[in-house]
Amino acid sequence: MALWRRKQGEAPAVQDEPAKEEDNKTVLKAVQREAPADTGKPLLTVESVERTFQVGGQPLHVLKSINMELKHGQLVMLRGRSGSGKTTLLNLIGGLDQPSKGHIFFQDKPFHKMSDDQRTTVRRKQMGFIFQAFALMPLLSAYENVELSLRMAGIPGSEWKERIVHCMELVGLSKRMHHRPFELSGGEQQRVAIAKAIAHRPRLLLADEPTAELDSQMSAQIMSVFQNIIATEQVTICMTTHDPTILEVADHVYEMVDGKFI
Ligand SMILES: Nc1ncnc2c1ncn2[C@@H]1O[C@H](COP(=O)(O)OP(=O)(O)OP(=O)(O)O)[C@@H](O)[C@H]1O
Repeated sequence: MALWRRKQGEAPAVQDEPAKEEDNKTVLKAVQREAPADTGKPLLTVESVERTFQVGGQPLHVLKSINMELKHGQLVMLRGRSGSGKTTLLNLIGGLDQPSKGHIFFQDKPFHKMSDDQRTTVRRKQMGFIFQAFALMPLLSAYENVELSLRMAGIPGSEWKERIVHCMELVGLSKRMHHRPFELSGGEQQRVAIAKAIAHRPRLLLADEPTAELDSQMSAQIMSVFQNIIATEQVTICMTTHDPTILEVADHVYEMVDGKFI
């Protein structure tokens, strides 16, 4: 199942849905930062998960008996060929979809049993998403893009400036924060997307092929930013990749073939 140890995320709209006021307070209380990073328990556990789609009246078994753990502060990669099921699994982990069978626990709470609204609330407060195609608002500056994310997460306006400046520093873009996306390189745009995804201090960052559009130098920069974020922000990162050159920075790699880990 696990291949390597050290050494050896359709849904851009998710972040931008306006927050429903006052909903799901109970769920939020249950999940919000109640599990400190040193409990020893995994942040997320996937148990015997299956996902089947109906295609032309026939079942298509895309995920088959998946078991995995995301521990606090880890950089975990899902690797596999196109069509192996990586994005489907990432969508389940991020609560964008639900398993056909099996269980997913996030901070010890049964994510698979929550309603759509409850999962949306957990996602908005506790998770950040990064996609291959950056998902930035083109008419807003880098600063304003990150600000939008804080607004959507319901963070008080008085905290925005300090947090945005800090996040832009973390991704190495302090000097470019007032540029708009078209004035930035692909790697810089992806770093803005990372700042946007972590601004509300999520516990879990999910990234679907975050380096797919980038050359090897820019990909290495993104991985270095990920390592920096893990070290400073108490976040766990789970990402999909095709790229064998970046696997060595992972704490754990799951290799997926035809909907299963090998
Ligand atoms: N909603 C859906 N309905 C039917 N089939 C689906 C659906 N979503 C995914 N699939 C199928 O599930 C399989 C796995 O898709 P998935 O996108 O998870 O693979 P992947 O490993 O992420 O591929 P890639 O690297 O190309 O993104 C594919 O055969 C795909 O066509």
